[in-house]
Amino acid sequence: MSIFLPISINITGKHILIVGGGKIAFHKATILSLFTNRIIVVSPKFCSEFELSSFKKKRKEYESKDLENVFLVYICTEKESLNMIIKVDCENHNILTNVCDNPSLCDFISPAIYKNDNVTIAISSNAENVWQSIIIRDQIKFLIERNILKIN
Ligand SMILES: C[C@@]1(CC(=O)O)C2=NC(=C\c3[nH]c(c(CCC(=O)O)c3CC(=O)O)Cc3[nH]c(c(CC(=O)O)c3CCC(=O)O)/C=C3\N/C(=C\2)[C@@H](CCC(=O)O)[C@]3(C)CC(=O)O)/[C@H]1CCC(=O)O
Ligand SMILES: NC(=O)c1ccc[n+]([C@@H]2O[C@H](COP(=O)([O-])OP(=O)(O)OC[C@H]3O[C@@H](n4cnc5c(N)ncnc54)[C@H](O)[C@@H]3O)[C@@H](O)[C@H]2O)c1
Repeated sequence: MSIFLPISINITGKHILIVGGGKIAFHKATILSLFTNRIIVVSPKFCSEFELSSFKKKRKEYESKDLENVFLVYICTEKESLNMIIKVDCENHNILTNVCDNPSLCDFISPAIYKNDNVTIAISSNAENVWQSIIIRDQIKFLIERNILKIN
């Protein structure tokens, strides 16, 4: 089992690349947009949510030159072998990656997040049980929104 350390990483001024334009990529972009607008999405096809969004889209297949000047990469294509190729490319460029179809290949994973101004609550199951993370986050959100759990 991999072990994931919860840290808050400084992304000021840094670019984040998402490879893939499907529903999972859109979800990752939406969460990221709570924190930064320096998001670039590369994919030959985009789902309707992306088409309607203002995310910066590059309509093409992934190439390793897309990694230039990128700090983090979310690898979100539906092709397992391509995801692996991109992962190795990133490793060669010393770039940390999230590989959406394979937790054991992830350098970092995305927790379930509740964000309110400068307060961020992030729940992780160490990549073992996504639903557990979502259910805990939703209970915390419920308590905060009803002012039962006070965060301010
Ligand atoms: C919390 C959240 C954060 C986020 O993504 O931002 C997140 N997944 C979310 C949603 C979600 N994920 C899945 C479903 C569909 C379930 C279904 O349909 O049954 C839904 C529900 C939905 O989409 O609504 C399935 C799934 N997830 C992973 C795999 C691959 C695998 O396990 O092999 C598969 C199976 C794919 C397949 O087999 O097809 C992997 C990961 N998902 C993680 C995080 C990381 C672990 C976090 C932890 O430590 O707990 C990790 C390891 C890597 C990562 O992605 O970073 C986000 C909450 C959204 C919110 O905010 O509400
Ligand atoms: N991490 C998670 O939370 C989670 C949750 C559910 C599913 N998944 C996994 O995520 C993967 C993607 O799911 P999806 O529903 O978004 O799939 P999808 O098929 O809707 O999207 C895949 C995207 O990858 C793009 N793509 C294909 N080849 C490409 C290339 N050469 N360069 C760039 N982009 C390319 C496609 O055009 C498409 O936009 C699945 O493999 C699934 O197992 C992860």
